[in-house]
Amino acid sequence: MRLASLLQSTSREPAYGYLLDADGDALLQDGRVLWIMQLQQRRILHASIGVEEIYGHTKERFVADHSLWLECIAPGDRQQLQTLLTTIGVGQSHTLSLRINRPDGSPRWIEYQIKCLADYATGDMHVRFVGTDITTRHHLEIALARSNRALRAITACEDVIGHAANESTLLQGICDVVTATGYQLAWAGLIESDGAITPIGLTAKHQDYLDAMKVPLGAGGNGTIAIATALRTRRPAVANYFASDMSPTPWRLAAMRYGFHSKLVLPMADQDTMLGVFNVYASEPDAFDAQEVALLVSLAQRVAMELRAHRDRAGRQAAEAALRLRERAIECSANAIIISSARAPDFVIEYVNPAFERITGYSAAEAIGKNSNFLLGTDHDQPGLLEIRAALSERREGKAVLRNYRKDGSLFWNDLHIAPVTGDDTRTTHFVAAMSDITPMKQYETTLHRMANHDALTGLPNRSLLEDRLENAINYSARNEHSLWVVLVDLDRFKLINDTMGHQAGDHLLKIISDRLQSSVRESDTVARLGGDEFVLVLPECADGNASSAADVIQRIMDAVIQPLTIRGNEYVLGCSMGVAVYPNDGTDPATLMAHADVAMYRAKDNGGNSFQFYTPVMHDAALKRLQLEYQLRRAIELDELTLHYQPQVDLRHGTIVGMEALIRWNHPQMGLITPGSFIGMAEETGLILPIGIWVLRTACLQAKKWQDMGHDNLRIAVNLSARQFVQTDLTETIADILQQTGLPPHCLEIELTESSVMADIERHLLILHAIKALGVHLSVDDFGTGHSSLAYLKRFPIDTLKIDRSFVRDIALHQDDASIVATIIALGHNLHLQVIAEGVETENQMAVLRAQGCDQMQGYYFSKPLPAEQIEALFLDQQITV
Ligand SMILES: Nc1nc2c(ncn2[C@@H]2O[C@H](COP(=O)(O)O[C@H]3[C@@H](O)[C@H](n4cnc5c(=O)[nH]c(N)nc54)O[C@@H]3COP(=O)(O)O)[C@@H](O)[C@H]2O)c(=O)[nH]1
Repeated sequence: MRLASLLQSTSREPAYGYLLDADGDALLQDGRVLWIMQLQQRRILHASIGVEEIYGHTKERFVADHSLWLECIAPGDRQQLQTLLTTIGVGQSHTLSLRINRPDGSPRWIEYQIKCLADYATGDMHVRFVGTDITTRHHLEIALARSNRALRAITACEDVIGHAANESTLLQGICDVVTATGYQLAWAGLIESDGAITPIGLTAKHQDYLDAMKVPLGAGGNGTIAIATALRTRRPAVANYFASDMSPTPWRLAAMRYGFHSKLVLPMADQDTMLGVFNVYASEPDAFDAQEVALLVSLAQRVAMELRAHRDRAGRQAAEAALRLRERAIECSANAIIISSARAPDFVIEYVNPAFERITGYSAAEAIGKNSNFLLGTDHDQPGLLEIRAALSERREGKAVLRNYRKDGSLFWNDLHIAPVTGDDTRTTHFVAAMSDITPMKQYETTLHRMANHDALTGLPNRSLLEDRLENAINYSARNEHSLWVVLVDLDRFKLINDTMGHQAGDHLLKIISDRLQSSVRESDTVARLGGDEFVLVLPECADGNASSAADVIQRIMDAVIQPLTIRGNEYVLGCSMGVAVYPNDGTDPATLMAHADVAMYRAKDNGGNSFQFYTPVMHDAALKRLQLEYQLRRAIELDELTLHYQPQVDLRHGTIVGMEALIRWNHPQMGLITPGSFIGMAEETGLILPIGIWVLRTACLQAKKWQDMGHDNLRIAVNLSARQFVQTDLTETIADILQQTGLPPHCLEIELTESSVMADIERHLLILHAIKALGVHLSVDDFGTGHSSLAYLKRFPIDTLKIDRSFVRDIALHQDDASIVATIIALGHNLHLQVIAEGVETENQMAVLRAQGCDQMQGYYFSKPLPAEQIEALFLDQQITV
């Protein structure tokens, strides 16, 4: 139909023939609409019937309602039409695509051919709109654009995938590329082990969007609904209309702020695992159609595959790194590592680490291919080996400490730990052995053990090891029906030397004696030190049953001990007392044998020392008595059982008593008066001599002062001092205190010291002697002639008196030798300007000889026996002393 006739047939309006130009016939093909507007007034003059089809309004209403033509156009498109109408000139044509809003809400896209013509008759300008519905084409174009956008993204991502170094750069690159190829934003979220989603790919400008996302993305949360849906269904989730979503969630509000209107959440998963989500945002609502979604799904799958590949690669690299680390650890380990085949019986070594080479001295080449028992050398009889062999055959872990030998043959202690290594099929293919060289620890253990069981000074077994050895020896003797000798050795006069010469000298002496004892017995015999100067020998009967051999040993020991020894240039002769107890006669257990040997030893000592005694039951009683006596002596001071007797010392020239020697006695309640020879030795051994010595000193000074007060002016009192007292540190102070307390003038006290105790440690004793001498006290050397005096030193001693031992006096009138010795001592004393006193004078002849030799003073039974103080007073009164 021609346009003119169409206009006439469809409208009752006046004809607008001038609007029908050459192309007019083409204007009203099917599906088109035509309307004519009076331009100046924007009034519709005419509309074709198609208005109803396209706009959804009747053409009458379209013409009658002057604003309807504009309202039908989507608000967003109106302005461009208005602009065009303002600028269009007569004869001009334009094409414009506009979106139409229909009353039913469905949008249509209309392409308008707009032409402006003039009615020269009226001067009006008319605009002719011929619209074609291009809705379908429009949709196709949009879909195509979206597909193109997705395809561009996919293509660009391939490049990223090909070059990404790791997961992070992969995802960041993908997101950047997707954002650059037409989407508003892309970010990926990876699922962590705790379920949290870590976003990757957000740029700094989207940071607050990320912050808004944090709450829904948190661990254990559901994420956004779309994310939660995608994760749950493993399918893409689309949110196409943010604007119409009325939920006030922070992320939605942030999205709106950024101009995001739609989003697509794509799960990224491999076959087994959900790896994360890939999120794509578009600025337009309803942005994602099925085709684009399908394309982006393929992109997400491709990314997921690449993620998996990265993870596999990273896993492999981590595994390789861990393996390398373990290899390095084995190589660098301080412990030796051996890997050997589990194939019995050889268990050949396949690998050794450098520490093995270092510890054993064998190179890897020398060890590989061998059984590791080559480290045992010939030492195959070791308890730990049983455990290792059992562990190997039972295919289990095992450990033991073994003696191994280095290449140079030296021993090292190997703390070995073996463990089976299983292959993929769980069968044991290898054993790995870790070896620690614990030799220093073992040596330390040995030292500790040695220290615990040996005497530090001599290196001999101590009491604890002795008990062990004795126990074993008894068991051995019992099994073989042999006898066994337990010999207790105590050195005579050791305490004297130790006290007077100092502990260093004493230690030196003990070492010499211990060597001598050891070299006197068989190597299999035990020589132990109990402490002090006490040694014990355990002598099992010889296999040949020759009992006399033990007696020979005892004699050998005595001979060895008594050999002279030199300490600090002085020669000494030291005897020993030995007690022997024999298994089984004298006891069948260590304690009894030791106790009986001890009893026998004391008997030997009581007999004067330097001898040995076999135990007899009678001795036991004596020993008990001795113990009892020791106990009683401890209490004797408190019970006031000690007393002093006094023996006069007579001046030969004037025939007067010039002094008294104080001599201790023990007034025992049952045993009567006991002389010092029976208890002074015990007092010295037990240390009781110290309190006893102080008591003697004080009592003697008091008595002397008393006699002086009775008129015996200048009477001197002589007090014996044992070697033990002499070295007590506060001796000088003690003497000074007693003199001060008793009021006795110092020159009236004479301290008697034995020659041997003074001579023992000359330099030290010189100091003590000078200190005592400085108090004004007299010093006397007792028993002179029996010890080993050095005349040179004697000259240096601040002594006043030499006391000739009574053994020389005894035969002075009978033997010329003794007379000569005494004459020499007297001459010596006088040359040194010393007084000389002779003790033990019993006869007139003795007195006469001594007087003839010029001896100054005498003491002895000839004048008086030692007497209690009361009787001495009678002696004073009677003047009974005959000179
Ligand atoms: N540390 C202390 N030792 C003391 C003390 N009192 C005594 N002793 C020491 O005991 C030794 C023995 O003393 P004692 O049994 O008293 O014998 C003395 C005299 O009784 C005895 N003596 C005196 N004259 C004669 C005699 O003519 N013949 C003879 N056979 N014996 C006689 O000699 C002893 C005195 O000797 P000495 O001391 O060497 O002058 C005694 O040797 C003291 O070492 C004490 O308190 N502390």
